[in-house]
Amino acid sequence: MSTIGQTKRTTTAQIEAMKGTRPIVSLTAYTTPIARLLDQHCDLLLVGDSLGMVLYGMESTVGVTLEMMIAHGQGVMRGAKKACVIVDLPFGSYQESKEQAFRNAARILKETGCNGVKLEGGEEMAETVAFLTQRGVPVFGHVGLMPQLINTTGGYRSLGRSDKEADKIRRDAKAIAEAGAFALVVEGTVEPVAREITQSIAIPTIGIGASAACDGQILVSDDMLGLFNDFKPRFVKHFAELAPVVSKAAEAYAEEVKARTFPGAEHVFPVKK
Ligand SMILES: Nc1nc(=O)c2c([nH]1)NC[C@@H]1CN(c3ccc(C(=O)N[C@@H](CCC(=O)O)C(=O)O)cc3)CN21
Ligand SMILES: CC(C)C(=O)C(=O)O
Ligand SMILES: [Mg+2]
Repeated sequence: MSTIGQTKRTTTAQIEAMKGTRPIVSLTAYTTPIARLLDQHCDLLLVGDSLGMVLYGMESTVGVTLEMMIAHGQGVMRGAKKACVIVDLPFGSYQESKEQAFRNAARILKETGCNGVKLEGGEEMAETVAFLTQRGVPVFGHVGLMPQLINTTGGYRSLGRSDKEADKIRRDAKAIAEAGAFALVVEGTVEPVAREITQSIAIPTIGIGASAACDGQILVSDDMLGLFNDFKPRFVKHFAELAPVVSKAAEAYAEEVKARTFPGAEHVFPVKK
């Protein structure tokens, strides 16, 4: 499937069908202008709950609300016209019951117009994934390192080195795939486990810190743009260094305001038209 000259938005079914064709390109997007730029180059845009840390300075993703996700989902949908857009279900909006998950996923679909939702979890969430997919909600799974579990896991640590950890991730991936998810994020997982999962499940794996063996890749856009520098996990590569660009622009602006060289004559409304 070519994305050049594409007029219709990519569907979750098309993302699913890309397994075995070419690597799936995905990034996070939280706002209209960034979504507009990334839309040209991505198969899928994720409105990730990482926005709590990246945009709002929260210490984890646990405090992110459904209202925040819907507002940013609406912004991204206004900017992206071709990419498949998926919105993260935030912590507390789906874990209580499959009914709660459906109610909140339906709100996201109705209020943003996006293609589907993502939720974190393995075997314990399989029933919920089946409930949603059977009722018209495309689900993007997320296994391995699950940031919403920070309060029980104690930190963001890569997984899959011990047989016990590897077995757990393999069982989680299988359960979510068999429950009907259209694709699966595999986060912070060692390469042999990510490769095995990719080869054994029918849906595409989208890796973040899970090696090139996955069917696609995702990164937080602010990370790969060099704009978010509070921490830099090993899996992050800066494809640009925007932080110094922004800083230098602010510095130049401050100098010109203080020197009264900005605004110049060309920025001032003329008295006579
Ligand atoms: N900006 C941003 N980028 C992300 O990738 C991201 C977020 N925010 N917020 C939600 C979660 C949190 N994530 C994180 C955060 C930190 C590490 C980290 O510091 N990892 C260390 C240790 C890994 C290990 O144990 O081997 C690393 O060096 O990568 C990993 C994932 C991924 N997600
Ligand atoms: C890193 C991706 C997979 C995510 O869940 C997020 O940005 O919230
Ligand atoms: Mg997330």
